[in-house]
Amino acid sequence: MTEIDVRQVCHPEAVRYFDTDELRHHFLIERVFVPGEIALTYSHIDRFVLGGAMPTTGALKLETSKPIGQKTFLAKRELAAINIGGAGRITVDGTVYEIGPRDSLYVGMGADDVRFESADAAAPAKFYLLSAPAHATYPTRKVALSEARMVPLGAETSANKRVIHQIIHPDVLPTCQLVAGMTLFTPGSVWNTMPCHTHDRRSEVYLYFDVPEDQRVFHMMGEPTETRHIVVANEQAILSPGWSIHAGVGTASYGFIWAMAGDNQDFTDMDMVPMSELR
Ligand SMILES: O=C(O)C(=O)C[C@H](O)C(=O)CO
Ligand SMILES: [Zn+2]
Repeated sequence: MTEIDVRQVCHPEAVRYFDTDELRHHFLIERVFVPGEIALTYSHIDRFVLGGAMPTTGALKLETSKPIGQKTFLAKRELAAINIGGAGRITVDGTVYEIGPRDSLYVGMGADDVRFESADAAAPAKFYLLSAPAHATYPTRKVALSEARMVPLGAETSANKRVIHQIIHPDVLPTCQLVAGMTLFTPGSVWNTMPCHTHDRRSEVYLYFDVPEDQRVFHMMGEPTETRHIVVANEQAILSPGWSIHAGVGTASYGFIWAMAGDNQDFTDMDMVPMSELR
């Protein structure tokens, strides 16, 4: 069985009193990619499971675990795997999908045997895994980054010029709950998701990647009038409940993967927070 770290939900009124360690304990996932392992976190916020599969010499099989409560991991779940490492492959019930750097694979509910491999153990694939409860089986499909719906946003003058690549999105392929993508910046731009927003209908998770070793991202969270920050290193993830803003600024360039689950898949259903309301 795969070991899964379980995170419980926190009430926003309690979070107002959290110190740095408590914020990190509840909302930061420090170990996403572990060489030769599948490392997963189960968040009770929307029952999101996220983590990494980083195969080295052999294949890694996605196993069920007690929190999943089913005989197989995907019996009642869907999965997206987004590769931020070297070339690899994912085998789903005997069908092989070659998943290059920045390619993604959506795996529909009910897939039984899912295995992850790297093409070269010296340059391993890093499959970022995202899973949410599902109610229907949609076809398993590879999505290249070039097939994503692209949304340019921001400006160099506000240091937030970026392109949102909507990879797992209703306009690209059908899924039950999952919506996910990758946001990439123009050199010199370091602010994501500012002006910021909340969306109580969906929760969100962020994975920061390509952060240089000696640099950090200051991730902003909390209620709009009670903001807090968490200092995030490369390849660490953040849980963002529906009531929380989620934005960040890097001390250097970086990329990030965002993913959502909840009551709708409408990316534009956001409650924008006017700058004047932020505290
Ligand atoms: O840079 C951004 O802005 C984002 O990528 C925002 C996320 O996609 C998001 O928060 C979607 O709700
Ligand atoms: Zn959002």
